[in-house]
Amino acid sequence: MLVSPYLLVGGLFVLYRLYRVYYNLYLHPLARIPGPKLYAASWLPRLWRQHIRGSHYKDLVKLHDKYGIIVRVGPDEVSNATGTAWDAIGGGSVQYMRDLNFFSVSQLQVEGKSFISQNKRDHHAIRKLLLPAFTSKAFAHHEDIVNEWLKKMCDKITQKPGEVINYERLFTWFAFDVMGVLSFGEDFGCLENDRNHPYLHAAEVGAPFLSVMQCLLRFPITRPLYNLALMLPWMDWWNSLREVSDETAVKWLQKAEEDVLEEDRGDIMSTIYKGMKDKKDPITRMQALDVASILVLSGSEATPILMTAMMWNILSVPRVYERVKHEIRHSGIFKTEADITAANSDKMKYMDACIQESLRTDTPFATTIPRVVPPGGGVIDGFWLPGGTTCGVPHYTAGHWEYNFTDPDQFVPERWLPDERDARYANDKRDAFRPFAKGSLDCIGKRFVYHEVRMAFAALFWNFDFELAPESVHWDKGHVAEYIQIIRQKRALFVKAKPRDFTAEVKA
Ligand code: HEM
Repeated sequence: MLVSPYLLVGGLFVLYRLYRVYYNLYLHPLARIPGPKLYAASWLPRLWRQHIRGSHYKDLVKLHDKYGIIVRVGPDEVSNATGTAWDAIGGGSVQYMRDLNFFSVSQLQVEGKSFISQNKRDHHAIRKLLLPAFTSKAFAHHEDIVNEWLKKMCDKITQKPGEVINYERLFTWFAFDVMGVLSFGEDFGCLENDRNHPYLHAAEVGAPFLSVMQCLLRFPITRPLYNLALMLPWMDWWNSLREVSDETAVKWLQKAEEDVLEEDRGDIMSTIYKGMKDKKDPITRMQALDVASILVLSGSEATPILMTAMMWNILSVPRVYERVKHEIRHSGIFKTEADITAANSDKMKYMDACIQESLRTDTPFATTIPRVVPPGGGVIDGFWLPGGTTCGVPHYTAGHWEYNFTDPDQFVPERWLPDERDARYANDKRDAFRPFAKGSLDCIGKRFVYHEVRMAFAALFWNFDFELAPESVHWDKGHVAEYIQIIRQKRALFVKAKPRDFTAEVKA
């Protein structure tokens, strides 16, 4: 009897898959790493939990609780959750570069000088070029811009005394407009016009599909579908993201080439342009556009997520709200509103603790931003991992695992303040939580984020008294709040503000 060739091929494929499952479970070099058998056998269960159910970030806390400091979460992937893991991944002598399976969907180029280059020298070249734009000194130069947009945000609130306003939109528009001016010297006009810029709209509609695209890229068999998927109508949004940032950057470059820009504008594109004009080792136009694309996306996503969560956290805990108001209004750091400068804002220790604790409770990147063990292998927390293993510390897990933090679900800014923390928080493993990563691939914008958020909250709490609107009292609960594939979804936060009563304070 002749066997149908289809049946034969199908049978061989099934046999091969069964062998792969057996190999993954018992013969793979990661077979010794503890973890659920289902995750070790195949990528599918974990991709299902992460990209379809949106619950992998929470599963990881339970998995680390059960298996310890390292967990095998895929045939070739481990999850880490300690400060020492950060040291190995980000601070060791060997560089763990980014996992391209994760970043290929970003439309950034991989070859040559790029933030996602696998070549350490190429990555370093682009980082070195941009560093001067992100020092504290550079921020001092930029604080007028932040102040101008803060004023616009405060004016918006003043125009609607006692009315319920969606602060998530306000913060998104503020951060995005500021990023536009800092990067390109161009106001995107969201706060001014009370509406989304097309880029923001594209990012918000397109981003949820990113996760699906990452699944397609994960397997050789589904990889060809990626380019087909990019052609689907709903991917237009995602594709247009890159077009909008490219357009803005090209416009800037055109002006620079026609010599119609003012000298020393101090925007980040000026720094990039210097790199393009470097005589010895210039960056290409494509590389410059890549950087511009990263900047716009970074400015529009994580910072407003942090600011919204921080507002909710502060307003939800009366003790914290009073402390924040006291530090801003009565501690002597600011005597008048004009004192709200970057340098003075740096002195707010309690505010910094609120930022750090909000990053911990509501970290914008909830899952791992994965790295790859370099060729030759590496050791993390005493476990040898073969080269090519995907690894990393998931931000949410690092901050919510009880092994690292006592009362992980409670908002306790004092745990970050050595002089004020209760003894129960003394043994928190604070170095396990690195919301901006660690080492030479860490967030280049982190100083900028701290400065911007400190100044924004100082200005807001200097000028207004706030109250959560009833519909946002349980803002932290519900499907949208708890469904996270990679980065938290932005969600509306409704708050009422009334202007601060200076006269009553003087009388009191
Ligand atoms: C709350 C806000 C933010 C958070 C939580 C955040 C977090 C991070 C993290 C975790 C990484 C490291 C990724 C990795 O491990 O591979 C990163 C990288 C990066 N971030 Fe941020 N970020 C924020 C805001 C910003 C802003 C405002 C900018 C730009 C102004 C920015 C620009 C970048 C860039 C360019 C990189 C790549 C750095 C490199 O590869 O050398 N980020 N960010």
